Amino acid sequence: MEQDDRHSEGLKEHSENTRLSSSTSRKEILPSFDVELDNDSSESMSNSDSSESETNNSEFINNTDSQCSSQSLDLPTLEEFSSKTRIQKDFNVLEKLGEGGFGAVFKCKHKVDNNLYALKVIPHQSKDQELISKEAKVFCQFNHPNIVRYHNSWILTEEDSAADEDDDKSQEQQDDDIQFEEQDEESHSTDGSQILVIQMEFCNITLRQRIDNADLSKEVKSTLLNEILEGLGYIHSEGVMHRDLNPKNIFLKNGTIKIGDFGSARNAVQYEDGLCRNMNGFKIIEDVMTDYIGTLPYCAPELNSRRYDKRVDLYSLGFILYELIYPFPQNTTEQQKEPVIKGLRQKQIEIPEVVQGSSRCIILKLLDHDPDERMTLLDIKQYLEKDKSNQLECMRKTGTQVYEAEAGETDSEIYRYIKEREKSKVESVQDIDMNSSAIPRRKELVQVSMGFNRQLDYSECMVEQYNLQRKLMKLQQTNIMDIYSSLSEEKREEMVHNIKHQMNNLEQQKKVMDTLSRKSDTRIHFVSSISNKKVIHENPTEHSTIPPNE
Ligand SMILES: Nc1ncnc2c1ncn2[C@@H]1O[C@H](COP(=O)(O)OP(=O)(O)OP(=O)(O)O)[C@@H](O)[C@H]1O
Repeated sequence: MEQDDRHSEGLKEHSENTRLSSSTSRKEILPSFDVELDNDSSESMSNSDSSESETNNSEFINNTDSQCSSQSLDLPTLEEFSSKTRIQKDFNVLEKLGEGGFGAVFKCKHKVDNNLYALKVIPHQSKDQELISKEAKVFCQFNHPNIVRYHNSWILTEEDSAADEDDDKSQEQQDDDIQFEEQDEESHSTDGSQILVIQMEFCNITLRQRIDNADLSKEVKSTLLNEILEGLGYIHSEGVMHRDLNPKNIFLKNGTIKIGDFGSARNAVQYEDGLCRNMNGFKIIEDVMTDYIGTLPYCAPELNSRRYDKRVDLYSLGFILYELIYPFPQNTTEQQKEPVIKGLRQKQIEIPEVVQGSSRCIILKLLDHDPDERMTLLDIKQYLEKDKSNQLECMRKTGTQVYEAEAGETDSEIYRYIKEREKSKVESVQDIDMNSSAIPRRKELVQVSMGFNRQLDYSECMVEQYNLQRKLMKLQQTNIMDIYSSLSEEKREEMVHNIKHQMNNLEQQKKVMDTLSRKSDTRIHFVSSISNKKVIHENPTEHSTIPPNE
């Protein structure tokens, strides 16, 4: 219910969306853009000169408040759509989710399987079946967890409706026939209009709503990004470019990313000669390349020229990534956003200082005006992987930062900490509990923190364990009383248990550490022993020796 409300909220926002659509329908849909585009369209649309693109970009930015209007489309209302016999037969139409540049979407419940579906209704004032069903044709070829699931599509023709209506009318209703048919003629006028219905998976929320309404953790952001990369990688691998990738066309269902809205998507494979051809590799799909399409500010600058390819989606991804990682604070006005967006769309990108690290590098590379300079999806994945392993390497080199950061904490707290940091890698205690003792031991924790289940060789483990042990003991020596007294009863219990546990292993550890300490000429200190919840600081001297195991 809450999700539905949020959806409706999103729909309100949606009407403020600024969208550029195909050249053929642009006039009907976006009259406000015609002035801008007509001024320079004939030249700039055929010219890929980057300075020109830049000029146009600035103009687009100035027009980000322009509103999209779908008034010229003959879109059915909730009542009209639910009264279609063909729809009634299978669905309960629950809600009109919204209208876009090309059609309307209804939330429906299937009468047989009881599942929720989104039915997209795309009217067309044309008899060109090919044109009408382009979206469905692209959409139906996909099968991926991060793509909105396509289920079915069909065309409602005037004849279908009329026939359906005839079938359904009872004798008593016949008197009203004239009025009913007149109404139908009004909504589906005489020029051969048809309605394509696409039945697809219903998603609860858009990425736009998710970014705007929730303070997302680093882990969630990273998961969302990975899923977007997966979904987009799949679309491209199918030889399709989306061309209108933006947070309103990316949905979430039960927390999983689903890329949707393939109304602008086209088959396009870039060949070595740089030209885009259809899937068979024969015909240059010029109609595709001349379409001007996309949503500001996500559309790539080269969309303003006649030559572009799937890398336009990477530009959009750059913007999405920026918003995902550095969302505008909730009450930011459009006016406040404008200079930031404008800066990001410049040829010499102006990126806010707050954007740092790997995300800065990726965003800058994706927003590059030269598609050849843009990172590919593979580049991004490899970069992120490398970044991660660099961090791990750094962690290892500096002597297990995990422990240092949480110095003095109990094992289970360290374990929680590691789990928090590396949620995506460590699923459960079992994942790190390599000796199946049901207790996350230091050796195992070290392994997890350093290599995520990579089995370290034994001596490596021992050295790490020794280092940690030394650190811990040093800490115990100086802080144990403070730490102990600051803990809750429950935590003290845990601490006692952990130290006892360590002591139980001490005999075995002693041997290793003795060997190692002889090597490094370092002596190991043992300073505290604990019994009956009491910390007794037995020998606070610097050079105490390890007592035998209790
Ligand atoms: N599979 C879906 N599940 C839930 N809601 C959806 C789904 N597909 C679309 N919607 C919602 O339906 C509304 C209309 O979508 P539609 O795709 O027709 O237009 P749009 O994306 O708003 O605009 P345009 O397609 O012109 O960019 C949007 O609010 C969208 O969030």
